Amino acid sequence: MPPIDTRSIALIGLRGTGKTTVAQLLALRTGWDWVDADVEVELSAGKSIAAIFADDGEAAFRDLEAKVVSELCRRSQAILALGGGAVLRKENRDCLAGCQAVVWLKATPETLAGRLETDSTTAERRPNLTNHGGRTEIEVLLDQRDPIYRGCATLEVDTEEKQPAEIADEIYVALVG
Ligand SMILES: Nc1ncnc2c1ncn2[C@@H]1O[C@H](COP(=O)(O)OP(=O)(O)OP(=O)(O)O)[C@@H](O)[C@H]1O
Ligand SMILES: O=C(O)C1=C[C@@H](O)[C@@H](O)[C@H](O)C1
Ligand SMILES: [Mg+2]
Repeated sequence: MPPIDTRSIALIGLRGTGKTTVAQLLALRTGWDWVDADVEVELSAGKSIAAIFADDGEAAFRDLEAKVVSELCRRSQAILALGGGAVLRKENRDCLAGCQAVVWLKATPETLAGRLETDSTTAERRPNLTNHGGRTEIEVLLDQRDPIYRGCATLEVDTEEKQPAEIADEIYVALVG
């Protein structure tokens, strides 16, 4: 059964927490569409996120991302998989506040590093954001972003040792019943 509240549901969290993966499964569960902010940014730029960072820099990527977030947050009946840093700008957080729910997916740095290492989209979509890379970068970002994710989230979901389908079910039950 689709949710009664037709406002979209947004997924936030660090790289590798499973936003893209879980969004697709939650879309199946709700019968809603799903959309990925990173894909939309790449379509708008006509190149990969790695190429945007390399050619134009991170600030240019964040400008494109803000346009996409603003458009996506105007949609109803959609599951929104956001980029890991989409919560950094206040304008994006203000847009997110209009969603039915903002679901924060969480996992330990060790788990995230393992998932990202083996994911085929990492080279194209996940350029380094600090001078560290790897697990150290994840720990640095977690420190910086934890309070920001917490401030935006209306629901927190631990993804550790859970299959993506279980996580989608957990979110569905928490939000729809
Ligand atoms: N609960 C899980 N258990 C095991 N592997 C998972 C889980 N969730 C996602 N993964 C795997 O981790 C990798 C990253 O997942 P995904 O792309 O969905 O993360 P993301 O949060 O969208 O990352 P990004 O912020 O970079 O877009 C994928 O290979 C995916 O299959
Ligand atoms: O955590 C981040 O800042 C990012 C996460 C990815 O989803 C992409 O949006 C991009 O690689 C930046
Ligand atoms: Mg993603």
